[in-house]
Amino acid sequence: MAEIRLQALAHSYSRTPQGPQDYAIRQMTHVWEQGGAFALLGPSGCGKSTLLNIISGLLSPSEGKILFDGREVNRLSPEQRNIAQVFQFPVVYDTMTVFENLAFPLRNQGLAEGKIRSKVNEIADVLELHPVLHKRAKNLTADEKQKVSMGRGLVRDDVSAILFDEPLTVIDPHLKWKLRRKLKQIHEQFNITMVYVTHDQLEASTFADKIAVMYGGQIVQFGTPRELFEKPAHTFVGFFIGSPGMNLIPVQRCSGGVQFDTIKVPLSPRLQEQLEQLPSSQIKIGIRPEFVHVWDVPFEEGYECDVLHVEDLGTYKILTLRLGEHTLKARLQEDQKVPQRRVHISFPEQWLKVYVDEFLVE
Ligand SMILES: Nc1ncnc2c1ncn2[C@@H]1O[C@H](COP(=O)(O)OP(=O)(O)OP(=O)(O)O)[C@@H](O)[C@H]1O
Repeated sequence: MAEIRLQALAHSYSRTPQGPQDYAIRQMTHVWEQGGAFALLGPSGCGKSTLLNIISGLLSPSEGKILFDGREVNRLSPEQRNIAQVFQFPVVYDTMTVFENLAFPLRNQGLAEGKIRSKVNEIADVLELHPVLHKRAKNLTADEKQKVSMGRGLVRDDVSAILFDEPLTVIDPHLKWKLRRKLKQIHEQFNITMVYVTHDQLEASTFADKIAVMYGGQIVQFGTPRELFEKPAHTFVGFFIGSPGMNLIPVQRCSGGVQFDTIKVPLSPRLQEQLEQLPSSQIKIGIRPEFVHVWDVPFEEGYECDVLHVEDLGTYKILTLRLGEHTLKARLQEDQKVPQRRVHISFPEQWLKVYVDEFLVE
């Protein structure tokens, strides 16, 4: 088990990168603490697999260092790094039984048969593989095969970390939830550093204690699911996490705050002061639909909007509103009256975020 530190790490697939656009991984320094359950979450093409392959040793980074427990491992192979990797598609030896598949890494290490049997039984127990333990792997279902792939990583006591690259892609939707819970349980039981790559926010937040959100080759935020929801550090996190995502509106500075169209949004003196110190004119305000206050009567400091659409999602409703020239979403509480045509909203100061060049102004 290890702490994994990426130090000034960057990677370009081009031999002669001309600028940041040529980097799949832009320079980053990041630490995955020992024993944590982490997710690496981001859209297709943001660099997740590249980063995972650099950690495992399948790919050598063009710049920077990878340290396991403080020791540089840049030149070590995946075997020497002792990393177990579980891929999208199960990797099993079809002609071997499940038992033999699980025993394989231990036999390679030269462990005694008695020890191998007890370790394989322990892992088969956790993964509920006993009913198929003596079946040939080629006769298994896709999810059973994927459990065997996971088991091969878990069976060794000496792994530095287990990396999962979208491991539930081939699993039936109704089994995904069960396997995710299983992985979480395994993490709690074995305390191994685990990094789980996915583009699915639900998968990330049910598995991980902390999520690294990746966008354009950068980790734009590393935090708990709650932190990502309540305090997105980057507009992409606001947009990507939550359903629907954060409302983001481009604004200009004005006295006392910011404005868009003819609508003025006051900001606290502290935020105004910080904004003044930032030269960029790329400013956005962001507020999650859950935090927009909705009223059916006018009130001081409220904004009047047109109701464009009401989407009934059973236990709650999502309103699509027009404010000035912009549309935004608001989530109605279960017990709230559904407004007709016009509505009054406000942005509680605690939940109104300001972004400059897409990054949160704190
Ligand atoms: N072998 C390669 N040669 C050149 N460019 C590559 C190579 N592999 C990936 N890339 C590019 O690097 C960037 C990051 O790709 P990567 O596969 O790491 O992203 P990802 O987030 O894992 O995406 P996905 O979820 O689709 O696998 C993309 O622009 C991709 O086109």
